[in-house]
Amino acid sequence: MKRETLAIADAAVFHQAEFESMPSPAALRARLPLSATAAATVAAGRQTLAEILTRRDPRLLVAIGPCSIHDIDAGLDYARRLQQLAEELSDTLFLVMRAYFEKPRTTTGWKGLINDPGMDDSFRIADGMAQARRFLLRVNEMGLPAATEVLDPISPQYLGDLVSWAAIGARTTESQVHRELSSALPMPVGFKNGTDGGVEAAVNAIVSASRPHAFLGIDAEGRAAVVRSRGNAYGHLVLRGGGGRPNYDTVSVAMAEKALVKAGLQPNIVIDCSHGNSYKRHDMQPLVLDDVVQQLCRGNRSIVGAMVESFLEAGNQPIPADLSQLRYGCSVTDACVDWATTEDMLRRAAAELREARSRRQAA
Ligand SMILES: O=C[C@H](O)[C@H](O)COP(=O)(O)O
Ligand SMILES: C=C(OP(=O)(O)O)C(=O)O
Repeated sequence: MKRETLAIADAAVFHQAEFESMPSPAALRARLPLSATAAATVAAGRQTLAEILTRRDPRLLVAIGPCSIHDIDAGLDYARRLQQLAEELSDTLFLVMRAYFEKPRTTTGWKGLINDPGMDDSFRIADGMAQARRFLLRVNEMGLPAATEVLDPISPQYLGDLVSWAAIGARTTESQVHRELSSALPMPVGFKNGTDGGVEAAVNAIVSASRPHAFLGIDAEGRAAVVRSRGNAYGHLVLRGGGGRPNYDTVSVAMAEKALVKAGLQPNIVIDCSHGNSYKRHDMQPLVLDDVVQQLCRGNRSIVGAMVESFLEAGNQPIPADLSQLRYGCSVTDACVDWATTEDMLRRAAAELREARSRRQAA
């Protein structure tokens, strides 16, 4: 492969990069305004999550949905089903839909709906951002709160008002930029353990994000700005496995709990049933959730939530050159459990938690 020589004497700030203007966050928010119904869902979602994290709400948070949103219609089809299931199980589970538009890649690959909504390397980012905002509005208007990964430090200005729960991913938990950003975010933020399975970076991230920071960002008009944050009081740990082994077992959870307490933090843990905890095998996710529920029924107090990668169809598919060949409702990133399995695993979890609660009340 012929490599282009970097013109090191070039006085330009970026090497032969092209720039394309984005509409400002304020302009996009004016075009797709936060409706009163969506605002109420977001406010109630964040409030419930704060109550779960402070044990005033005994329910289990479940952040569940596709690994990534690539097809708006299929995503909304999923959201409608999930909203009904959320209502049905609302006595024990608090369901928040994964609406992930930004994918961190190990090396390369499709980076999500915002980056490349056409899935054809046309990188129409302004369009992707608008599609993501429209999708979040629709989901929240159904009364279903949304969860997303915050990857790009600029995106929250465009979408943050529609998100109830945010994740900082395994690949960015150690990044100062993401810690600073989280310190300014208005929703609870889950920090994933690193891809090597270590929890230390995530624990440090929660501490860092809980403090005020001054950092560079953009304002609502899209101008570069110094952001002065107050700190996020609702940071918590997401155990997702890694380094070739899961970490949802009782010993790993107890060790993580100790690490949080030692750092002066609330022992709040969400178990990601996918990724390293399922060896990236979607069919293992129900087993992980069953195990988590058993730990809760036996009296665990540090697990406050679970995450599941789920879509309409099981598994995943490569992105074909001819997009008409895409299978409807099937992930184009990590493999997901299908809808029937989703209903089954969540109903089973809710039933077990209900039973354990009755046993406790009777004792
Ligand atoms: O959740 C999604 C993936 O695990 C993450 O984006 C990394 O994907 P990759 O290893 O296929 O790049
Ligand atoms: C990318 C994700 O997870 P992780 O950061 O744990 O790999 C994800 O949840 O989509």
